[in-house]
Amino acid sequence: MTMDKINLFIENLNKHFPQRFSSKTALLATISLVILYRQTIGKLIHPPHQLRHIPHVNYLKFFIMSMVQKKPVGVISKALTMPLLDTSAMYLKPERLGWTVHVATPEAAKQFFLKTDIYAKANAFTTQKDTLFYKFIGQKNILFEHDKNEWKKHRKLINPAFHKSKPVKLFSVLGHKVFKVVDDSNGKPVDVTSLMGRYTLDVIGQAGFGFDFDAIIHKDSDWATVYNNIFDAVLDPVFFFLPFLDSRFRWLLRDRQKRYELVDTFHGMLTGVIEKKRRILQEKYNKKMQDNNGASHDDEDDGEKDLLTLMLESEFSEGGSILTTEEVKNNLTVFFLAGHDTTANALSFAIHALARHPDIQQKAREEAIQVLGDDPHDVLPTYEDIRQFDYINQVIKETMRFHGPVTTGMPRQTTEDTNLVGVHLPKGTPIVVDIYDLHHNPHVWDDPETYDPSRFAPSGEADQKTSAAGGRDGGAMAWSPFFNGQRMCIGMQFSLEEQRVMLSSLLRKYEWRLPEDSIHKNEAVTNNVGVLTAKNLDIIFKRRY
Ligand code: HEM
Repeated sequence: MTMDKINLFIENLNKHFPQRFSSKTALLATISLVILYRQTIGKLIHPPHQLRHIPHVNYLKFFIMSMVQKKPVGVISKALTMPLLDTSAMYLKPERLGWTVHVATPEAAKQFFLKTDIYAKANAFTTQKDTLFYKFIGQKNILFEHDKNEWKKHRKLINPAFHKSKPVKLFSVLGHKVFKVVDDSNGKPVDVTSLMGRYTLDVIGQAGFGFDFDAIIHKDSDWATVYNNIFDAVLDPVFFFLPFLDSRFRWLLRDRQKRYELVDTFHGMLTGVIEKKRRILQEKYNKKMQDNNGASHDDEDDGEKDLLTLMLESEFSEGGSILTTEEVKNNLTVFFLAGHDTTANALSFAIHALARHPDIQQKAREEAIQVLGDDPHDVLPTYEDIRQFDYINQVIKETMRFHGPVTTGMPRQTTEDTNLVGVHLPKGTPIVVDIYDLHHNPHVWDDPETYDPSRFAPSGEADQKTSAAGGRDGGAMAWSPFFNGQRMCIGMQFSLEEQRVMLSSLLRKYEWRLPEDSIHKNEAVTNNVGVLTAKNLDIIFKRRY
């Protein structure tokens, strides 16, 4: 506000309230208003001074497009953020922690991924202790842990479990339940977002801790309903962005209170399973030690054991309890949050892309048939089978470039003043890698809005970009749907194998297309908060045998 405007404002005040206010009072009132504006709305819509050298999105346009019009991520990106990347490797956008740096080039992403001491996980969620999110996930777990030594403890125990886990048989067996649902549709549209969500929920229940949610066939099964009610409430954007509603106003919100009770029910079930498994494994371990000094091994294939069993066995071989039951429970909950919806949407987007590109669908089908055979009955793809896929892997990778389910990951905060590819960032700056923009940045990818799996063919665009000879610095980071570096997704192989099994099985058994009136006909219509999702993605399947 300029001095002229302030003077004019004071004159007007004097005209309207000549006896009540002196000029001095009016001036004080005005200054107070300016300060109030700066502290509230101004703070909200303008980035802080120390970050103003970084281009930023227009707050009001962003607010209207994302919150009022609920435009898909891709539309917001094209309109507001891509233009900023013409001149910069990063930009500012408002997030839960306030104005946040969004990194969108491989060079800058590389620094972010590798310098974890400088770009450290923010202590963002665990400070709001009374939120549903916090209650569900708990403080001590591998995903949210910001203390490096604590995180290492979790990762050390969980890493070997994911390394051994290869439940390809389980993926296939549950895939046959998906076939049943598709067959029962008799050519009517099937909501694949829902179906893939139920598939990956059953997978993570069984592969995580040997629990059957029975969600594929019975979408309203008791435990699927409990879980889905919690999941929807935990990620509800209103409570996500306004966490004080949970902590201060829950007493007014009966439905919210019920969701808190459901979390107790779910946690009770998980704790019961963990304690029972610990007991059984302890007895087995003791017996083994007694029988033959631990020389025997059990007959069960490690790859098909659930993650909980593998984690607890690891503890025994390390000589005792490493994580408390509470910590193990928190990590199992994280596997749900991080592994269920993400893989479900990766699969749904692949099915959508193949429906929009019948030629690519056919080429992928030919590979599935070549590896799995074309006999007119269902088969169970094996680990050896899925290792042979080449084109199907390209489809999966391109889908995850085009529609990576995780669009930014969790926020980090700089732990010291630093310089990121020539841009000064003061200590405490909130920062994320914007995976969506990195994957759609025309300065990184050729014609990024074209869906083309052959980018990932040997010596294709992706290989060239990452090659030591011609590639740019950080080229390997250009494709980062699972992030990179130390805190890269621990479930990446698990998810890729799950996707290979499901896609190849579907390709071998069905041809599919979008209904004529599909809202997703020209492009997938997605949300703009949380895991990237295309709601109500109906697909019409036709059996091949
Ligand atoms: C398409 C599927 C998936 C995608 C796109 C994905 C993506 C990611 C990303 C981007 C991160 C890094 C988050 C951050 O640090 O900000 C991450 C971390 C993680 N993911 Fe995944 N994920 C997927 C599947 C899975 C699955 C299936 C599981 C487990 C069953 C899983 C478990 C985890 C865990 C535990 C972490 C934390 C790792 C750590 O901080 O050490 N994810 N994931």
